[in-house]
Amino acid sequence: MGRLIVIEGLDGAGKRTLADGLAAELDRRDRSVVRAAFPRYGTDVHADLVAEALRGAHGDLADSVHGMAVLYALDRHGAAGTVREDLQQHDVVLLDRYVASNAAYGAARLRQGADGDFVSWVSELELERFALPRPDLQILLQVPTALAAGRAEQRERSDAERRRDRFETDSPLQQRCAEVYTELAEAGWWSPWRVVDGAARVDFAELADVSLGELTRE
Ligand SMILES: Nc1ncnc2c1ncn2[C@@H]1O[C@H](COP(=O)(O)OP(=O)(O)OP(=O)(O)O)[C@@H](O)[C@H]1O
Ligand SMILES: Cc1cn([C@H]2C[C@H](O)[C@@H](COP(=O)(O)O)O2)c(=O)[nH]c1=O
Repeated sequence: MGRLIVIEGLDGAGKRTLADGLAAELDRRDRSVVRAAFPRYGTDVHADLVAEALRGAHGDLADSVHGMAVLYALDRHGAAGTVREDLQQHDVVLLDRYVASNAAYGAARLRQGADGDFVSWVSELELERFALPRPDLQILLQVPTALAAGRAEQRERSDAERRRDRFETDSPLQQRCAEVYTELAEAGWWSPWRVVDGAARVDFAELADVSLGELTRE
């Protein structure tokens, strides 16, 4: 049985870049890694609806915190079978965003904390009702909000396809979201967490050890 490793963090934090580095280190150790990112744009209709709503389509859909969260959750519900199969066949399944993104962004939008009603609702929907595979480790890539925003802007400048959406341009939302993520990690919500300082050099050897369960948390 493979290990399910999730990378979480703000928009522009550098999650995909971190996933590249971790996957390269695992590959160097001859571990088979399969990767996915949520939302699954271009693959799942719920993910595409989310992307369209965040850019102003579908009337007031994006205003509904629970409505958007259900779409994100249905995308994962549709992927759960594949994740389970991949866990049978690979050493590591590495995900860029998963259920905690729903918990953190939704709670932040509603100005709640990790102990609030919204996170409980996400737990009931995605952990209990959908019974999504539980991560072995959730990695929180923690960066100052301004740095994440700067990285997202830099990427927007270099990639016209990656225009920032409604959440990405909302700095107060990102700040509240960072706080909820920290609370989720401190509470060990749903799995063990590892907090990685994204403003510093990342020790990929150590992160691979932790991901493989060969080193326990500090
Ligand atoms: N450690 C780093 N140092 C400097 N720049 C970085 C670092 N990590 C990522 N970047 C740059 O920041 C930008 C955003 O990185 P990346 O796409 O990995 O973020 P992300 O968290 O996956 O973003 P999103 O969730 O919005 O898709 C990219 O231009 C990337 O090259
Ligand atoms: C998976 C997921 C994502 N979100 C939020 C986080 C981002 O602001 C956007 C889109 O994600 P991307 O990484 O920028 O493509 O959606 C969310 O609120 N809930 C989720 O489950």
